[in-house]
Amino acid sequence: MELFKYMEKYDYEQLLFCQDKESGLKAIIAIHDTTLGPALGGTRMWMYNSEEEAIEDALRLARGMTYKNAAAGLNLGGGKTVIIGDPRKDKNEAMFRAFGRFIQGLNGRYITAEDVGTTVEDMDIIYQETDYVTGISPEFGSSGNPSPATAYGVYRGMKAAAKEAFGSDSLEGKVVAVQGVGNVAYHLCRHLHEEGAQLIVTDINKEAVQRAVEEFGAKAVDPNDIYGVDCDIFAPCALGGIINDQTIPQLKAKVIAGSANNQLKEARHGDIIHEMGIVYAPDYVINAGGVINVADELYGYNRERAMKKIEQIYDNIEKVFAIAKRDGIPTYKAADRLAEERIETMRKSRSQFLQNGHHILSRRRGR
Ligand SMILES: NC(=O)C1=CN([C@@H]2O[C@H](COP(=O)(O)OP(=O)(O)OC[C@H]3O[C@@H](n4cnc5c(N)ncnc54)[C@H](O)[C@@H]3O)[C@@H](O)[C@H]2O)C=CC1
Ligand SMILES: CC(C)CC(=O)C(=O)O
Repeated sequence: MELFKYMEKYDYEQLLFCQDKESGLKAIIAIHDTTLGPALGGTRMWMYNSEEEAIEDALRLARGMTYKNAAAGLNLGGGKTVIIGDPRKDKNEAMFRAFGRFIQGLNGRYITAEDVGTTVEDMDIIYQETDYVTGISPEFGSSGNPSPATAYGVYRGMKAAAKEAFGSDSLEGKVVAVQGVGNVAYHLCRHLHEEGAQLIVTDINKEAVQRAVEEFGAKAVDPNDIYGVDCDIFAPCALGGIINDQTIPQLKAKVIAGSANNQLKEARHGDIIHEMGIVYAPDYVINAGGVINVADELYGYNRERAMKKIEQIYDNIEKVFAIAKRDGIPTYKAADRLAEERIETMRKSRSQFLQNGHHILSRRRGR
């Protein structure tokens, strides 16, 4: 990969490589765009097959955070970290302390949180070295694990998508096929079950499936069969890239609404499902509940305020559908337009110099 060419193409600001021999830390921090504020995005720990794959993932996810934060109405830019390693075997305290010091060195340009492979406990260790971390334990007056908040946002966004597709936002009696019943989807299934939806679930983790079957009366299917089941709504909550040439012909759902990041394998897959009349709730708009929740910590965490903002994911999804209709474009493009328009407006309104200007981190400084 020609790094500078790629960074120029998508207008990335910064890419950092952090190495600590003692602890084995190998981290890549990507900062995409800080027009709206400091870059906030989680830290993913994953066993990448190559350094190139890790760099690509960090860059792609960081750009996704710029769009997610902008569309959610947050005063935050987009960034993400990937740590190369096996989260089950390679973690140690010194690693996250070292990582925390690297973040501190960025002096607020990047703020981290959980992502796949990292936990609240990891964030608590990072917090020993820097204030620029969120999703830390409620004992520190913070918001803790973001997954239940993400799930609530997906639930709200799914209702808005159901209204668009079926004329009513009630999910009672609707059949929802859920791919992956991990941290987010477990809570999503609970909301859906409470509203009277029927669940079909799959996961490569048999215990996770069993829990959904026992607690929510879900029907279990094999991982490869989830795309083709008879259902009203498909909720991808495991992996990226699952809307692709192989899976699209199998889909029977009228709505796609789930938590996974980067659901479309390529942009053209968003065009194909649009032409098929499937209502797609764009991933980074519907799954913003977690980041909205952790971002509230920057103001001094208030759960009620955060949940109110997460509820508005319903309205954000409706806004996306309205732009799609206004401009005659698929919803994934409409979401980009929503985010880009906000960033552009803010970029243009920043022409005045303000000494000691006020911004989202002003309150955090004194802690
Ligand atoms: N946790 C959060 O707050 C947020 C999560 N997301 C995204 O939502 C998705 C789920 O996140 P979490 O629930 O936190 O992760 P998780 O790791 O707890 O859950 C994912 C589940 O998917 C299962 N899975 C993996 N491969 C599978 C396959 N081929 N078929 C079926 N199941 C499979 C895993 O066994 C696991 O149970 C991820 O894509 C993540 O990036 C996005 C925004 C926030
Ligand atoms: C708090 C995190 C879940 C933020 C993030 O990295 C994401 O939304 O993907």
